[in-house]
Amino acid sequence: MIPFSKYQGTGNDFVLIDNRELHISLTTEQIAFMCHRRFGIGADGLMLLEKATGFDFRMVYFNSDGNESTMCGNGGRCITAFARDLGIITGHAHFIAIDGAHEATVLSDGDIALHMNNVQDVQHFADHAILNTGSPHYVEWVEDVAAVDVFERGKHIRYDAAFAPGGTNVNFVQRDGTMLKVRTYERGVEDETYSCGTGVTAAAIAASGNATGAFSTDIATPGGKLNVSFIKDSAASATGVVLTGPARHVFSGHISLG
Ligand SMILES: N[C@H](CCC[C@H](N)C(=O)O)C(=O)O
Repeated sequence: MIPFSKYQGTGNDFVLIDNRELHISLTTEQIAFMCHRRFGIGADGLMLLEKATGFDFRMVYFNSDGNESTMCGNGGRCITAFARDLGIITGHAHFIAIDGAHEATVLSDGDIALHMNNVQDVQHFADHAILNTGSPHYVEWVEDVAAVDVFERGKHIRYDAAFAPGGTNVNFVQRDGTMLKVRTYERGVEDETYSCGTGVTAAAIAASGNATGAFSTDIATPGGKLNVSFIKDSAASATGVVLTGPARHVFSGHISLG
């Protein structure tokens, strides 16, 4: 039996395993089973929290298809909450993930502010933008995000030859005053998720267009509200990128993989 905890950040949900002493390695099939919403625990992804010299912990992220993937923003907040609940940290985490080192702060209201890596090479086009915020994102501007067939249109772009072989996550973004409304088709989940942390980060940076300076953008997702703040040094680059939002423990338990 393997102990796990379930966390969610604006409805993007994850299985978390404290692997510091367990030292388990899971197969693609085992991870996909644990994430399965009928036969398993049910989640968009799974994370292993591991020891890492010079850091509070290492974050190893897998999508629900069972494959290891790139940075997960909602997951970064959730693993920070997990580390707090395990007593590894109190108010601040310094951890290592696939895209490098991250800092995270537990705020007084329980939300978590996650420092994302700097973003370069933002590509702006008439109806979309392409950028990498720790994971690859396609950001499309739409008039009414509620009317978008996110599954069909997202799948079509995600598998477009232009993004082969790795594919991309796909975000549909509606400007609503100073806010953004975002819905996301996630690579490796192969469906719409309730929110995507690296996705809303991409949407906020893309929405700043060619402007430079300091930005703080509120984003509404089907799973709740997030904030992304950053400094644009040029049309194509951002630093000081911080994704702030909730990270909630849902339940803990044990699962048999036998
Ligand atoms: N599905 C993404 C990784 C997780 C991203 C998302 N859950 C987030 O919060 O950033 C990918 O394979 O690129």
